[in-house]
Amino acid sequence: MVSLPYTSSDLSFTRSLAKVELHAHLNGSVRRSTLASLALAQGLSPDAIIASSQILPGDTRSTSAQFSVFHLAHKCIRGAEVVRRVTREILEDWSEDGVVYAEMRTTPRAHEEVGLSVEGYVQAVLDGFRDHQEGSASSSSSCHARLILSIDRRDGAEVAERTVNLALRHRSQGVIGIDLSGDPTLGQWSNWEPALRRARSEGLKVTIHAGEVPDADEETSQILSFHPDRLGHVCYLSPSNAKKLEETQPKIPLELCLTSNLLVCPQIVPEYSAHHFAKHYAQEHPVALCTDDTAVFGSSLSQEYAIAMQAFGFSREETKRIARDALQASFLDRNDPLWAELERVVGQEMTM
Ligand SMILES: CNc1ncnc2c1ncn2[C@@H]1O[C@H](COP(=O)(O)O)[C@@H](O)[C@H]1O
Ligand SMILES: [Zn+2]
Repeated sequence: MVSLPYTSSDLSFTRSLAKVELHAHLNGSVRRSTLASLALAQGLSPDAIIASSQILPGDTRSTSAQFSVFHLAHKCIRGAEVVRRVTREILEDWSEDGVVYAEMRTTPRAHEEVGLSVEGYVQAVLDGFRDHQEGSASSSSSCHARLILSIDRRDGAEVAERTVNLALRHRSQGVIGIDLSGDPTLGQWSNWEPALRRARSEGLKVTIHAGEVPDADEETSQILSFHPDRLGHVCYLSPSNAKKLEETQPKIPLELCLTSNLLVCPQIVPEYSAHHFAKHYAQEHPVALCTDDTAVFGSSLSQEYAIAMQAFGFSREETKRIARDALQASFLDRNDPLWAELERVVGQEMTM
């Protein structure tokens, strides 16, 4: 297990805070016990499951090799019922952790061998959202969820267009945006830009993973010129791109994931206190603390908040503000009745 640097009193405080999760991938957040039992059913040994489902400290693999951890989830999570179940469980776990609103993201994929289409995949995720909402109707807490559909960098222009169409068709059920993610060493920006422009012109929000590897300055510059609604990671930022980011108006909120970046980008984030969250926060650039993949990195949102308290010396009041700042960066329509409710509760301590 990863030993995470926080105190137990900070953790009980951050768990009790009503929080917002803006950057978390479905198949990277599957409950470990469920993934283990699905993997065992596929004949994998428990050791193999751990080795192939997590990125742990000291992992010296290349970024591309690290991305193979997602294969296990993709191999085991097959069919509408399983997708629906794991989605519901993730929301239960987040709710348990004090997350009251989440923008979950996932790459729509067909599971052909079991007759699941991409359309069916998206529907199964949305059904999982509904199951959680209905299941928690009688309890005091639930995690309200919206969906962002991801374009995988492995895929080209055609799949990107299809993903935007899927998002548009499911908008009334809670799909609010499009993401670009996947192995950061693959693909090129020009493949996806037309689809992302169309998404935006149709009123979908756009968030993009940027600067997860060195030597991507040209692409990061193109992404900044596109001016997405949010950016994920931005670990590697050349001085000229840093200037461009600061000068872009309105400012682009950043989704920042401490443990993910420490484990995937150790050259630039060798320890938590060196994470660029501190710099952007000090510059009053809008930031949202997120997890990326709770299962892969073994860290929940309340743990990430507790780590931030320890690493950057945040007081409880500052930490509450961080939760409220995340809400301000959300894609939720300000006219949605949920908005007013979230504005009331996010950043408050809840009785759990
Ligand atoms: C570590 N930082 C990251 N950077 C880029 N992409 C990431 C990621 N973490 C996860 N993903 C993307 O999300 C997929 C798993 O969830 P879904 O199958 O879509 O639900 C991964 O295959 C990858 O494409
Ligand atoms: Zn991500």
